[in-house]
Amino acid sequence: MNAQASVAVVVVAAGRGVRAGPGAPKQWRPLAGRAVLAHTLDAFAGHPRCDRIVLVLHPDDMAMAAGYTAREDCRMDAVAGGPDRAASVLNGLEALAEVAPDFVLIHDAARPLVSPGLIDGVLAVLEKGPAAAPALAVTDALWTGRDGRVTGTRDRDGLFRAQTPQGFHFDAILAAHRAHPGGATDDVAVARAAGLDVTIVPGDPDNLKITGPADFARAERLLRGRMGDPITDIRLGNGYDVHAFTGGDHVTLCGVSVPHDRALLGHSDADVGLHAITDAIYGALADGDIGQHFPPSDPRWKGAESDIFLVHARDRATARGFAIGNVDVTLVCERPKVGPHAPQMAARVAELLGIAPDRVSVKATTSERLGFTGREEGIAAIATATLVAR
Ligand SMILES: Nc1ccn([C@@H]2O[C@H](COP(=O)(O)OP(=O)(O)OP(=O)(O)O)[C@@H](O)[C@H]2O)c(=O)n1
Ligand SMILES: C[C@](O)(CO)[C@H](O)COP(=O)(O)O
Repeated sequence: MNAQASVAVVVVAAGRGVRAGPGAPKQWRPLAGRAVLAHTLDAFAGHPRCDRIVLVLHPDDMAMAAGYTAREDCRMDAVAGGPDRAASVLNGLEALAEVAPDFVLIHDAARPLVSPGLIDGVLAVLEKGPAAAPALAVTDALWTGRDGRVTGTRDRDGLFRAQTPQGFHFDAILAAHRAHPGGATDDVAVARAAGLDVTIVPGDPDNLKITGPADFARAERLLRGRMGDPITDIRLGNGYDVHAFTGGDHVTLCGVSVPHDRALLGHSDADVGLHAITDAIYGALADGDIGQHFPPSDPRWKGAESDIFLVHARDRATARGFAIGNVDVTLVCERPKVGPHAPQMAARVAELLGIAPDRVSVKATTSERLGFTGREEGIAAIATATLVAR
């Protein structure tokens, strides 16, 4: 083949993105202000070697095709996909059968960070051989596990994490897909089943496949960095809570038991400080509030330690790709005196959140004997939390 070989691209975007969680399928969700799919298509349409693109969409999404295919920099056609990735790829290849380009690159719509250099690397190998695909050598230790426990180890030597675009001589991969029984995870598996020799090209760690909910924040950070946009995704939330006094001999504030001549009344342990911090984190995530996640009507939370609410909010932030930047809580009461216990409270909150103690501030104020806190009818707490995309 010479340098003028024609190149077509099949972008598969017909999946439903179940692992990405509720909402629109991942290729349609926003990333740095545009759909994931728009970034992916731009990467190929803007590459000087790509002559045409076939976009494979779910049959239910075909009405959206026009918004993406009508462009001047590259010819693009849309076709409907099949029930699994391999079936979608085959539909894309069949749409190119008449054109029969020399090379075809097959790429996941869910990998919007594919770089021109990676495309170049795959194409360079296709000048010499029938198939090339990017991959990263496994560098972490590998374990097997069950029920949260390690059950064994595996040798990582010779193992790779496969990426796309996977590139092929078009006639060879079309024949291979037509002959394959179906169900292959990727096109390298199809090519190898047909006896094609596949060369490994160095992959790109940034060329992640958006798969779970946390991948959006990571992809957005990488994309914005690449666009020279210094804005980090920082979320700010606030939380406010009040609990009334009742008879008793201690109160629990920010996870610390403080002797007092009253107790706080509540369905759980009535830790007004942890409740406010928990709500601040939910607020930063735009993820409802403590009452939605732990309804007071649910007997499971009767007398519960509020630690579990805070840990739940922390885990929701982590799952969405955010680290907790800092929290600041102010307890409003005349008594008990909070100051002597504040360092211990901050240490406990930091421990529960898994962050450094200097990222947690616990303060207190009186309300100058005004209002319900001034009359010692209860304690109020107000909290702020920041979340930073990782
Ligand atoms: N029937 C299918 C299934 C997947 N894909 C595409 O194949 C790529 C990689 O697949 P994956 O990450 O598994 O996507 P989904 O199938 O959408 O995800 P999930 O398995 O979480 O539902 C995605 O761009 C996806 O749109 C496709 O075109 N047709
Ligand atoms: C093709 C692929 O992107 C290679 O890593 C991947 O196999 C497709 O997605 P899945 O997560 O295996 O369904």
